[in-house]
Amino acid sequence: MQVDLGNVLDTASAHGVSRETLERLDGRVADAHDRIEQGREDNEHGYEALNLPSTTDPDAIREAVSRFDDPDAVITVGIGGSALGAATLTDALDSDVDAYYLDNVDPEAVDSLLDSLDLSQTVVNVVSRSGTTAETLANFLVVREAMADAGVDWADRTFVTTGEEGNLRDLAEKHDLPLLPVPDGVPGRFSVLSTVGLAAAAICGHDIEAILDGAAAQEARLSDSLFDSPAYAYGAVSFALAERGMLQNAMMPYAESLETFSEWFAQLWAESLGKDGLGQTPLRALGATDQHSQLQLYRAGPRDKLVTLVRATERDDVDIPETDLDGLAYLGGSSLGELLDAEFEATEASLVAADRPNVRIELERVDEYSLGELLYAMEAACVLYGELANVDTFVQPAVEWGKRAARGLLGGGDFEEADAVADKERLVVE
Ligand SMILES: O=P(O)(O)OC[C@H]1O[C@](O)(CO)[C@@H](O)[C@@H]1O
Repeated sequence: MQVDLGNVLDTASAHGVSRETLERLDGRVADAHDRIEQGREDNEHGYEALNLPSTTDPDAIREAVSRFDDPDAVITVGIGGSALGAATLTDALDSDVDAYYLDNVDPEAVDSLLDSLDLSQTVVNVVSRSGTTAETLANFLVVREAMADAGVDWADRTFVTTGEEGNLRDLAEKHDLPLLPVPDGVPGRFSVLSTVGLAAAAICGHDIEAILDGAAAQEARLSDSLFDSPAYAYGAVSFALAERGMLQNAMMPYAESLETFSEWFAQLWAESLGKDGLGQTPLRALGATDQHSQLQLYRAGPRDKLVTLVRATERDDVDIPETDLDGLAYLGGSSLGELLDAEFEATEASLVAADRPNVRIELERVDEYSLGELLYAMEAACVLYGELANVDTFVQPAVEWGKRAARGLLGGGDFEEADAVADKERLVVE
């Protein structure tokens, strides 16, 4: 994996940063690295996530899922970091096992999925670090009833990944379900390289050891200089550009297999860095598709965006047949991969031509090792950015207000937030 910062330099883009700026910032990166390493050494909450390449036990994960022999499908019931990491992995990699995610409480979507599956051949993976998340528990109860209605013994087809205590752990212990622990000091958005992200990948037959090896490779690159660590290079440049007004970051992979990765990145970046009025808003984009959509805004809208372009340098390809169609002959004899690469490079150059800074991240190919590299590097980049921005990276207090309001509306307790909902201002136009 490599990170190319060329297009964020002021020699490329008038709104970029100078090498001198990066060299000055490198001193702060060294201090941040020392803080991060101390946090890792002391297994401090959050920093512990950066130890997962060595603390995650792939054998324990395989053991926990070993009873589920050759399922047709696996449904992960979880939300946020309890689903997005696993989804990033299983959506990026081919498998004979279909992986589905119930990470929302849209009744039509839940009903449609459950109706479509043979639940006797489906494994259910219920994931919640807290064990109290309403959406996850509600969906689990619905799935459990659907299995009962289908004559399936749900306890035979279900395993649980959860924290040290809570409703889910109680349920698993009551019904003697396979139980995987969520590592205590790892927030959900940083948990992909733990039981939370890897169990579904293991059920789908993916090489979870290779994922951890790739992550370990990026762990080994963490250093006291952004010029020696792809992860820190990305985190430092994202921070430096945000300080200069680039308060949005469009994550734009040129691979359909990485579309869910952008969603995972959005939670990691937003929930970690959106604190004290600060942060950099992650935008989900996809190349080449969004060249015919959001690129107009990225090139000609407000000068408030960093664009992050990600591609694999190796991929399976598809030839474009020769054609005598007027104006299209130039495509014939080429390939879709060559077209995708040309569009990737053209988009980079078009952004620079409009003085819009952009970073290139290149993986060798979209496989387990490279995914491990990318995921670990983005986590480390996020932790570094949080140190430089001096925010509390590993908490998310702002999400709690809405949870209390929703719970109050459903009669789950007496919460003043629910009263505020009743007092909504109205100006209805029909
Ligand atoms: O794993 P849990 O505890 O169900 O939490 C799910 C998600 O909800 C959040 O806690 C936010 O509400 C995320 O940080 C987390 O990934």
